[in-house]
Amino acid sequence: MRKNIVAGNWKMNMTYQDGLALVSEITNMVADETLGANVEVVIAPPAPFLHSVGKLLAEGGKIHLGAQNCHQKESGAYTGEISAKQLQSVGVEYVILGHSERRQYFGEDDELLSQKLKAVLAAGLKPIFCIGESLETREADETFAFLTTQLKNGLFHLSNEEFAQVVIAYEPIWAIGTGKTATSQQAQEVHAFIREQIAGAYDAEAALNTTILYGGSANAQNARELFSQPDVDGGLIGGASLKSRDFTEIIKSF
Ligand SMILES: O=C[C@H](O)COP(=O)(O)O
Repeated sequence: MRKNIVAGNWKMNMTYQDGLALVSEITNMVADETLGANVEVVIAPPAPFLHSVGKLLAEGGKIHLGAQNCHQKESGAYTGEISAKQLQSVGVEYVILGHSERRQYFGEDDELLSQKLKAVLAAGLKPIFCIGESLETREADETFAFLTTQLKNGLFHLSNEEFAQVVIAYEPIWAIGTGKTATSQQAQEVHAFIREQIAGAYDAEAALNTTILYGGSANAQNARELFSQPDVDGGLIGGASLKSRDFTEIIKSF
């Protein structure tokens, strides 16, 4: 049975001090809650905070540590970069890959992302692989063709065993950080489509077992409606993961 996941992607926000305070608030709030059945919570802070945040999360025991990126090589002369093995060594379990911001601002393409995916999986980590169309693509009525290509080039080269470790995040670019959320019907339509594509590329069981998250201006007000859709298995949360009360409300939305 697939997991429900709420993952907070802090992006390049917070100082170290503010970040640790936020994690303490969230762990305290979550400690008092009985999380919904089969719900996993992930926090992906900026890389310099990973070790300390991981220690705090380990004390609470309910929230898992995620990273926002990693390099495709195992080690070597790559100044400023961080390998999957290094992430694993500080307690990281999930790595966000293919985020539209990395595709757009850092030129990450399918070829590079496939190398990063392999590196993450080889280190025993779970990728949260992001896909999503621009407003232009949606308005041209090319969303499904675009997503099919992203899935095929980005993910479907993985073996069945590798693919079983992957979480997919559908993030329509036009909804990221804009306050413009996809309607629950739009999200459901795309998530069901993604599941169909997985069934075609692998099999029905793989499709049923894959967690597919929605991302893009999800918040404490709309999470319940989004998560109630049959093919929406949680969220990749940006802005609203920076406020303890909002993030906790989202976690409780299942
Ligand atoms: O990784 C998170 C997504 O890009 C969503 O960001 P947002 O919730 O601020 O729109």
